[in-house]
Amino acid sequence: MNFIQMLNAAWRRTDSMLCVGLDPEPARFPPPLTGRADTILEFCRAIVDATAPYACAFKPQIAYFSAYRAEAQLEKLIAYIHTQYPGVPVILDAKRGDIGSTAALYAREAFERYRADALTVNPYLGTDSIAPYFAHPDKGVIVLCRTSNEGGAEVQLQRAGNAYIYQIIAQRAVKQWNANGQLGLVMGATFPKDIAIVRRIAGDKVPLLIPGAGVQGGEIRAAVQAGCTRQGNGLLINASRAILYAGNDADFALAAARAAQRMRDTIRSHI
Ligand SMILES: O=c1ccn([C@@H]2O[C@H](COP(=O)(O)O)[C@@H](O)[C@H]2O)c(=O)[nH]1
Repeated sequence: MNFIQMLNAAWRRTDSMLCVGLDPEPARFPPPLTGRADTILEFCRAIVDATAPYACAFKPQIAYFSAYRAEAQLEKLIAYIHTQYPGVPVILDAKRGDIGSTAALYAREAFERYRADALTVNPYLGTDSIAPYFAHPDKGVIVLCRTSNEGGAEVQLQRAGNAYIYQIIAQRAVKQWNANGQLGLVMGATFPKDIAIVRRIAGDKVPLLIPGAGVQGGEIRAAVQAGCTRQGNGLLINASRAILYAGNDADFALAAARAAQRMRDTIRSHI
């Protein structure tokens, strides 16, 4: 089963378009977890177990592991999700982008070392820099298109002919890079009008990963109405801090579960 088939099955099975972001920050962990070995893994496993009933996917951000020399814990975490929650896609958020020879190793790192089902990539270096990820036919390649941060506009809203750069990325990704049906696009929840434009460019088969709901202020209602497909799915609406740190004491996992359930229900209510 390839990434897109896995994601479609997960949407159907869970009736959820919530993607739980795994951005562990040890300084924010509740007291029962502080100072223990493998504390990042323990925290993330507790969050995964608590939120799995409400999530269609998980998205670990690699910097939150590598900055703490916790790459081995990231490997174990992804293996844990695959074992305990088979069929739930894991998207490694690493936003890789480099020349082809180096990109080939980034692809091996994501798909062979970490066993991620999909990877976020940066298209700034063009087609030959993106090709090595698409060479893994079962894996998803989720291309940055219109990011959730304000500063993204400095590049993504430059005009080139009749279109903005982010629209050209979407067009090229759909027409040229997606020969094998592996593509997803990152579209910030903070810019719902642009989500609607990209949904029209991409059609209903390309999933949109939507970060920026929750702490960054993106509105779930607007994102769902702009990006939902005619089949009533097509989105991975990500929330990280709003779920991970919904509580800050021994009940943190329960608080995370409640936050995830609320978000899943809010997403559902706007389809
Ligand atoms: O445009 C983008 C692309 C990726 N991200 C990542 O998503 C999460 C958002 O975290 P929150 O706590 O829900 O704000 C984080 O891992 C970012 O690196 C993004 O925010 N925007």
